[in-house]
Amino acid sequence: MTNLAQEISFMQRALTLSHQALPACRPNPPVGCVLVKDGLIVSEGFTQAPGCHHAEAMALANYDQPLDDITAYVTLEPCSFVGRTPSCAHTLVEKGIKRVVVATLDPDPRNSGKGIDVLKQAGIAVTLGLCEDEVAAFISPYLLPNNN
Ligand SMILES: Nc1c(N[C@@H]2O[C@H](COP(=O)(O)O)[C@@H](O)[C@H]2O)[nH]c(=O)[nH]c1=O
Repeated sequence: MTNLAQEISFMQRALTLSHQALPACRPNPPVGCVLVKDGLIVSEGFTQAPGCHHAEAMALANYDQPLDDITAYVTLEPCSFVGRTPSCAHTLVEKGIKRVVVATLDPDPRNSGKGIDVLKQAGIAVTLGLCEDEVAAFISPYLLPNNN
């Protein structure tokens, strides 16, 4: 069982990873993600250059085991739409992830809660708002519609 202190440490690791996304990820926001199994981080990712992996996609690319016992901690709501890259929310659903913990919503009008809805409608457990203030303090300047 994962306790709150562990959950916070996983999100803080995702936040630390997200710093590595800059500056190559621009104009995309810098996002970090860790995959956790049985209380241990088994894979990590952060946003790559435009057209390349989002944070979740990088973490998934580095982990080839089933996801039915995996919790993903991601600093930004997974994207619900196909942009330059596939939808992370739909990919997490298709791969059968058990649970997704998100720090903050993505105000991009193409997303804006839809990523959370995609996960929930697929029956995936979603927790929103873990470490939100800390993550928002870093990522907010890079989020649409503020960054265009
Ligand atoms: N960087 C990032 C997200 N960024 C979201 O994706 C949008 C860009 O999509 P695309 O054109 O496909 O690269 C960007 O405006 C923002 O809404 N989403 C995520 O799930 N994970 C990530 O690591």
